[in-house]
Amino acid sequence: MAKIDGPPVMVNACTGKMGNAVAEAAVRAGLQLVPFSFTGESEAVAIGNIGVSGIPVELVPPEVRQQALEDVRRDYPGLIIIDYTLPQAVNDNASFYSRNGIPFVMGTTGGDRDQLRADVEASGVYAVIAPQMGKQVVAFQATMQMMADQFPGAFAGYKLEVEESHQRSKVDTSGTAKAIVASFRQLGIHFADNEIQKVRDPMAQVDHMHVPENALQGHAFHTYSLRSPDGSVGFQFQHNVCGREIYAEGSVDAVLFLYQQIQQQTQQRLFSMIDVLRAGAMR
Ligand SMILES: NC(=O)C1=CN([C@@H]2O[C@H](COP(=O)(O)OP(=O)(O)OC[C@H]3O[C@@H](n4cnc5c(N)ncnc54)[C@H](OP(=O)(O)O)[C@@H]3O)[C@@H](O)[C@H]2O)C=CC1
Ligand SMILES: O=C(O)C1=N[C@H](C(=O)O)C[C@H](O)C1
Repeated sequence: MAKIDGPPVMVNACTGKMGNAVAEAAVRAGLQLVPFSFTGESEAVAIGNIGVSGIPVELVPPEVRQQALEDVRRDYPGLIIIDYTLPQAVNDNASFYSRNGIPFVMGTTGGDRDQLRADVEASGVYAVIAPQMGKQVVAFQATMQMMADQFPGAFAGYKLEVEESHQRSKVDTSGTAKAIVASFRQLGIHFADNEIQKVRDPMAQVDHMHVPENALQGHAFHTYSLRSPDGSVGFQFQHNVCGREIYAEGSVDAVLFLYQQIQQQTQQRLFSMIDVLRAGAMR
């Protein structure tokens, strides 16, 4: 694959399902993959390195990440980090990248999102933060946000039910579902994030959500059902994704977008994927 005009990319954590998928997508796109990756407490560290598209990537445990980042920054000037770790790491990792002045794309969900944005904004580092990187799902998310901005309260009194099904290993409630629910609240519906129904049982996923068996290890099936107070009017919105490719490709788009913003030294430094989509920067 020919190299393209883009930054070196460090992916944390290549040991994870999304990290691995996005590192492969970065290599496919012709970006230089930094051969180091932060990881958590995993036993994989004992192995030393893992292969991503034939590239040996050295695993870096948390206790040596500062020194490792300094070495990486020296050897890969202009690098951008992509973070797909876990909700318990998201705030600390973002603060760490910000403190070190390294621009980043944060795909990891959960944690304290207001704190996350406030910390990054205060640091002045360039970043894209989004719970959803898939182009078409981002377009749906943006559409719901525009409807809410244009017609606040239009669904007042309606009842909402939200079901989201993901692979059993997913620890948190979908960040995408929470973002969509925020628009429904603006549309007048009383609904708390903890009312979102998480489906993690494979039997229910196949029987009730109609997830193909070969997607049990990687899927995101979301259904939002609305009903009017007297039950006479119903709406249903659904987005069903099998696999992880659309998020991996979207993450590469986010990196290339951020690279452009850095080169142009834009005043705005913190972006969402809706900003990336609006800029026409998603392939
Ligand atoms: N924005 C988007 O479009 C999408 C977002 N996601 C989000 O991405 C995140 C990851 O999902 P997924 O890949 O399925 O999860 P996985 O459990 O497969 O991977 C998570 C990885 O994070 C590593 N990790 C944990 N703590 C740290 C830390 N402190 N520093 C560095 N690495 C760490 C783990 O390594 P170890 O085992 O060593 O702890 C593990 O390899 C989730 O928040 C998910 O919601 C997923 C898909 C799309
Ligand atoms: O963990 C996942 O898999 C996904 N997480 C994101 C979320 O929490 O919304 C995006 C997508 O649903 C896949």
